[in-house]
Amino acid sequence: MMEQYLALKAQADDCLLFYRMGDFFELFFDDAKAAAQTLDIALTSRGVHGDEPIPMCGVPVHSAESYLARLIKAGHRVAIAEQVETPEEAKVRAKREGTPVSKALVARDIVRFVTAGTLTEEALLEPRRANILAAVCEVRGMCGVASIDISTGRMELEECAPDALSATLARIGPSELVAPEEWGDAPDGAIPRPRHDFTSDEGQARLCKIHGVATLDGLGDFTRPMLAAAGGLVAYLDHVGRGTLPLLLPPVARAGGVMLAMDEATRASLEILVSQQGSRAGSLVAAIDRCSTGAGARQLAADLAAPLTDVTQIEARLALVGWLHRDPLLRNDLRAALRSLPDIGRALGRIVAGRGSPRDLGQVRDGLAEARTIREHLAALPDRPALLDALLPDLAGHGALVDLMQRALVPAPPTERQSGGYIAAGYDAALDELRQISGNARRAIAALEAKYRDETGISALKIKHNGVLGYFIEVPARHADALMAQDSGFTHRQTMAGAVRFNSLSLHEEATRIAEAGGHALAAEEAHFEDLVERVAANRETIAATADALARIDVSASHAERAAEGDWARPAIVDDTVLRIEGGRHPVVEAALASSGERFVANDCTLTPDDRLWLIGGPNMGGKSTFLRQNALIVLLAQAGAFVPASAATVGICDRLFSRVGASDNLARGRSTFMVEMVETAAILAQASERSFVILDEVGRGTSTYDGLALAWAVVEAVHETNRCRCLFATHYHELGRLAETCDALSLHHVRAREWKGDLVLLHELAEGAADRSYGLAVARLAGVPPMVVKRAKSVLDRLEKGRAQTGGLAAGLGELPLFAAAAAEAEEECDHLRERLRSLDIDTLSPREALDLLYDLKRDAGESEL
Ligand SMILES: Nc1ncnc2c1ncn2[C@@H]1O[C@H](COP(=O)(O)OP(=O)(O)OP(=O)(O)O)[C@@H](O)[C@H]1O
Repeated sequence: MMEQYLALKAQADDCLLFYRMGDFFELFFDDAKAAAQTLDIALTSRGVHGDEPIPMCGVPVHSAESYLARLIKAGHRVAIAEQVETPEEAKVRAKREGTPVSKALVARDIVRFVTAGTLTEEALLEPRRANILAAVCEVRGMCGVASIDISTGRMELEECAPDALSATLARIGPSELVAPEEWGDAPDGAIPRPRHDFTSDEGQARLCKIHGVATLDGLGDFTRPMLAAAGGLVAYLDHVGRGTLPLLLPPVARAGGVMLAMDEATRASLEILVSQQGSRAGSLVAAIDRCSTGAGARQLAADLAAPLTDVTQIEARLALVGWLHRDPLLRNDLRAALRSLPDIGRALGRIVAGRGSPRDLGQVRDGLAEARTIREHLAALPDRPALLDALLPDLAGHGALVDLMQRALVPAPPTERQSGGYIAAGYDAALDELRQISGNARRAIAALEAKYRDETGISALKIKHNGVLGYFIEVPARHADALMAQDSGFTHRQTMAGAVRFNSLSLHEEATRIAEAGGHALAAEEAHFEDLVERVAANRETIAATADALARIDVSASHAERAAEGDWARPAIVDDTVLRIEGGRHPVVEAALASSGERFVANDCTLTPDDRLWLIGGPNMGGKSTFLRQNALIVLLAQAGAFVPASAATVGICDRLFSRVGASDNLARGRSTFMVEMVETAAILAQASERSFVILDEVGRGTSTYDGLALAWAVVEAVHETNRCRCLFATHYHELGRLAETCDALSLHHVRAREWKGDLVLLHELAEGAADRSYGLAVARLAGVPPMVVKRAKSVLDRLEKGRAQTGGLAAGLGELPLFAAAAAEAEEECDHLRERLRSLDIDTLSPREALDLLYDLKRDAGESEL
């Protein structure tokens, strides 16, 4: 047996091997140690290997799913080795092969790899979160990205420049990622897969085969990098499913530029789908999710991860939200109807993957039937928005399939299909007859029991059933003698401690009838099951479209509900570079304050081409970060097609959103707080366009005062002069206020505070003008810093301020600073000098040695002019 185990383990060396032994999956060696630790189950041993006992642990097959879920969550991959023949078949094989029958070992094989990105089981998935598997590769300087939620079969292909790969992956958020082996630029944590899987020819051929088409042209415009990534993805799915592919819907090509671009740092700092603590609680999605279904919640998360940039599409979504917002009764009815919907998309995923149960078929039936009812209800209403009219046809069209499934299946089919009982009476006359036979036989057995009691006079006589003996007659031991008699008509089968068991001819006959009819009935049900599975699978694309349409309607109803709850407004979407928000609020902070009975102070924000950069000062804890984020979130929500937490909002479409709020170390990548801050700032300066919206919080805080101020100063100037984007910049450097003198589209603002009877009162209210002071010491006192320390700080501060008054302060020397534009011109001049030198070169006259010297010289020259 160990030999067989080790051979299987060799095929799955990066996985824990679940080795099927009867009713258990057993794990051995290091797998057993790792699993026992993660699952907190007993570690024992079985046999020896060499001279050492073999560590072992096991989990029961019937509850394996919950154990699998915990192992996958802990980061393990699991290979499932099942018995692929019965003990009888093993004996026949042994006889044929001439090996001892008594030692015949049942053949086993790995039937599936269970990995984080390839789950379909309901118990292993979170209902409100998509579970994405992605494949990436690089083809001639461009990265291809293929992603799929295999629980629903939605597949997307896209391409991006290598430097945009991490932002793309941050948007997709895969729980498992594969990439070609030996690829130097493979993202962290990617699982290496054979290089030859990632070729565009391979990808194209696989997709054509799966979708039964000769060319992919009809499905979309796919580039070579996209197809290569698709090849890697499908090959991996083939590998983990051991040749059985899950549900794969036709891939959708995601075109660049149609989404609001956000990098990884922005997503993390805005806490869109997960909070900084890593949980859904405290995130934007958790604060606004009022979806009635898991599929709706998954669509909502996808929308927030990829807001739109097309005014028409956004308006279409907003029109549907607005329609549902206006009519609370309709919204209530619709949400109640949606709440009763099963997760059709995931049930379909399991059915097509060959892991479906009768319950999954029942879910598809009920979901499609409910979709039809919802359609009828909505289609009868007047003034329907265009998006709804576009979705309604997807909700119908399954009439015949639903009718068939309603006739075929019992109202609540079971999750197990081994014991049958899921095909409804009246669907198949032959099956009904088989059931009648076994029903009659059961009744006959009950009658036999009464008859035998009568005949023997033993009132404690019972006819029972178990898996080993089948049906038998049982009497207490003290009455056994009567039945033991030769001519009693009973034959002895088993003697227990207090009872003795018998058989009889009539019982045997009835039991055989039940077994035969039962076996045939099961086979008949199984055939119907396969037939229904096939019919559902044949309609996979239209069923998936129904699921998608329902999810979109659910998301719209959720936005409408959330807006009604919080008095949110429909944003006006315009094509200019403005952002006008009246009475804006932060949805997460507002909810947190509300739960402790506090009120959130709403604030306005007005950015226009003439006043596009706001410098915001004010005390710590005054609400600067909150203000910055709430405006970024309002932009994001508006472009996702949602109402926004404000009394009114006009949002000029943004192409990119950048957020650099608060500093955090990224020690895992070996970067200090300041380094992270600078890397992110560099990305903003390089990428922000006039159409972007940027929030920057305390840039320069992570280094010495002088360096920090100098950097913050230069960054503000660059954003103002070069990027020219809309920007909110929070800072504690009062000195930056002087920039208002030279930057004409920059204005000064502050969050208000007052000191009252020695205590600091934070008003969280935004006002125009520069902040008067920082109140740092007052905040420190509020935070419980010992009075002694605060007192000492106060005397240090007095000295510093006296010094500042005498010397003109930190920014004293900035009076003569040339304007940013002049500095830029100076740099340009230096470039001109280099350009001039290059232009005057006669390359053909240079010897290799001279050329090399010249290169060094030019490099030196360029280096000097940089600093
Ligand atoms: N508009 C508001 N209305 C009510 N409370 C608010 C508001 N804005 C912020 N707060 C409260 O103040 C706290 C601190 O806010 P925030 O972190 O935005 O301050 P900050 O000015 O950025 O502080 P620091 O300069 O220390 O980073 C929040 O956690 C919240 O409880």
